[in-house]
Amino acid sequence: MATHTEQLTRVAVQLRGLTRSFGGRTVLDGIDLDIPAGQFVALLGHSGSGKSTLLRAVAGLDHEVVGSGRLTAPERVSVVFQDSRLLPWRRVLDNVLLGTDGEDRGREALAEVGLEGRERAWPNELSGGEAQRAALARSLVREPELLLADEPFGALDALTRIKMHVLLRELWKRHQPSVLLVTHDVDEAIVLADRVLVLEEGRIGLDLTIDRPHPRSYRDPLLGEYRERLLAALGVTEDHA
Ligand SMILES: Nc1ncnc2c1ncn2[C@@H]1O[C@H](COP(=O)(O)OP(=O)(O)OP(=O)(O)O)[C@@H](O)[C@H]1O
Repeated sequence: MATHTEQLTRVAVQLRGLTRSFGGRTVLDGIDLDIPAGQFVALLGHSGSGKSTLLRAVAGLDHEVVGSGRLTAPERVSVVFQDSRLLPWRRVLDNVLLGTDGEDRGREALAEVGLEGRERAWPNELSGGEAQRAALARSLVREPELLLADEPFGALDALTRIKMHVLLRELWKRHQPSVLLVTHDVDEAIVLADRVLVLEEGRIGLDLTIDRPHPRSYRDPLLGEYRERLLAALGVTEDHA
């Protein structure tokens, strides 16, 4: 198995001059971006700046959108959204296994996200946090080379969100996919990601490497400098934040 350092020298996602427009309005305006294999990247930006548009492009979910540019992404990609998108008429394990076989692997993935024993539960019997855990298990079972996550914790309460941060980082460490995490939350970005991008007027306005060891704490004063730079790039002062 390749070491993490070796892996980072391989490029998993490459965008060159990526543009996307809606009704004549350009949302992504010639984005160039390389994401090395195994890197954990967070994408910040104002509401409407095009974060989901970029994620959908990388996921290959935007065939109807007008655009140009070159995009390379791995074959095995999993996407997690703000809502779990579990099928209500299938039990949790069947949701996790959807489109794959290998029941043992499904059970293992559920155990990894702390849902051991809930295999036969129906989705409506799960809490919001549990449903997102199941969604993570469903994404893992495919052993993705790239995990795309669009505000996966946006609908969860603060405590559950912190637990999910720890879980996601553990899962990343074990499986080492490249991650592109779209979030509104500057603290979530700096606690989880090794690199944070800010999308601004259709381009990557800031590309910041977060050089702090994990696990990270929100209260780490050395993260404060990164927070300030990101808030400044987003046009927010600490007082507003
Ligand atoms: N299918 C679509 N049809 C028309 N316009 C769209 C479509 N999808 C996105 N847009 C527009 O593109 C812009 C960027 O949207 P996008 O959802 O990518 O932003 P975002 O940064 O993810 O926003 P948010 O943080 O609010 O989720 C918005 O102005 C949005 O209205």
